[in-house]
Amino acid sequence: MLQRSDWDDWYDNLIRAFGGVPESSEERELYNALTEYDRSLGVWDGDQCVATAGAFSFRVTVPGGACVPAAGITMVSVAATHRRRGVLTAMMRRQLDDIHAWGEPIAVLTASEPAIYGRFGYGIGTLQLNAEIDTTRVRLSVPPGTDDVHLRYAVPAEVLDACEAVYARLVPGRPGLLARQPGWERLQVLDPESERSGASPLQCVVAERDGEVIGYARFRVKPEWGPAGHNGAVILSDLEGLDPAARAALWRFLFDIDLTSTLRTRARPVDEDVQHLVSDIRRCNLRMKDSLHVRLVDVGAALEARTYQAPVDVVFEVEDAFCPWNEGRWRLTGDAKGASCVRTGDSADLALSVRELGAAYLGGVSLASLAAAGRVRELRKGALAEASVAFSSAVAPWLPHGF
Ligand SMILES: CC(=O)SCCNC(=O)CCNC(=O)[C@H](O)C(C)(C)COP(=O)(O)OP(=O)(O)OC[C@H]1O[C@@H](n2cnc3c(N)ncnc32)[C@H](O)[C@@H]1OP(=O)(O)O
Repeated sequence: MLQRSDWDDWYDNLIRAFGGVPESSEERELYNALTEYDRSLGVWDGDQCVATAGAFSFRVTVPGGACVPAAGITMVSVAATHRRRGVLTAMMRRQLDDIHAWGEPIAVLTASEPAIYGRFGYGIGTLQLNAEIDTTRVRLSVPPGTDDVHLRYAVPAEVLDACEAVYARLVPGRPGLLARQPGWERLQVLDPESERSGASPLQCVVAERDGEVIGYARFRVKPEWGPAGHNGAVILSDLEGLDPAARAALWRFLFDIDLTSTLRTRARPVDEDVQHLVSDIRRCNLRMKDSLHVRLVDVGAALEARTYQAPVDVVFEVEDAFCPWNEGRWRLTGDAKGASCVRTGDSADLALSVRELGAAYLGGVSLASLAAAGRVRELRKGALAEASVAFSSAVAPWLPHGF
């Protein structure tokens, strides 16, 4: 457990492991306030902190809409003087034992490097889209009702509660979203000069209908002038809307800001609706990246916590060398209403490691594609298709931010 009096040394180790550039005092204070001391680990060599790790107490939406307790692994660092001696491995051991004892069925994280966490049983469960849209060439066709949405500029901090209420309404509808506890919304409007790279302070436009906020976009504008005139960029920070018209009105606004020719978006869902509104998707320069890494800490409880797109009755043979309490055969029976997942002595239908189960858990990575890569073995004909369809999610899992 981390002591409050040790937090500065602890956090300094983390900052140094990420290059040593200090954060703004506002950001540092916010992370201090968000640190859960009784869920944080530190390693000291003498009086020097040499390693850190935390586990936020999140709730994450899973397919079916339940908001499941999840440990949000964060602030992981090992001092460069102490790297590659097994310190991270020791912290992961302690952390997964703790999370198991706390009864939280899953752990999630966003990784600084995707190669780190697979060995500890984390699978890549959500992907995100980044785009660089040429708004001089790409046109938008918007759905009916878009013109009825009223847009207005607002000071980001002044409309934070209204924006957060929009986000909160979206949480049950998309696997991967976090039910943000009070305080977390402030992360979205931190606006340190160091992160602007020559762009404006954070700007915010809210979408309203009948006086009610139904969406918002937060963004920066980076002006640029060349010999042929303006070449500015709009850099989207986040955008949410309660319905297609609200979202389309915000996208149209971002496309049309004068003196800009590019819209850069990052960390958007892979099924982003704007892909279906653009005239030329090629000029959107889409790129995919890993986002949320998911670890089933308790296979039975995790698989019971979500629902399934189609009826399923399969026996998994699970391999989990790092958390052996998960190893062995589990029978999953379920449908769109609920599920049961219990130990069984029956023969297995599908064999896979806990990492693949984590990847497939939120419904964004198909078991069939993992099988095609040789990561899942089908032992009963038909079981793969059955489980693959059942695990899928109609809405792509997504998390709009790191932590
Ligand atoms: C959720 C988050 O907070 S993500 C943030 C992670 N932190 C960072 O990226 C900050 C900079 N890096 C660091 O602090 C450290 O290098 C860490 C935390 C990534 C690794 O810590 P270490 O104590 O060196 O790891 P440890 O010695 O336990 O390594 C365990 C295994 O993982 C491997 N490994 C560790 N880091 C990496 C990496 N970045 N890429 C690939 N493999 C890695 C090691 O080679 C080792 O493999 P082996 O068991 O086959 O020998």
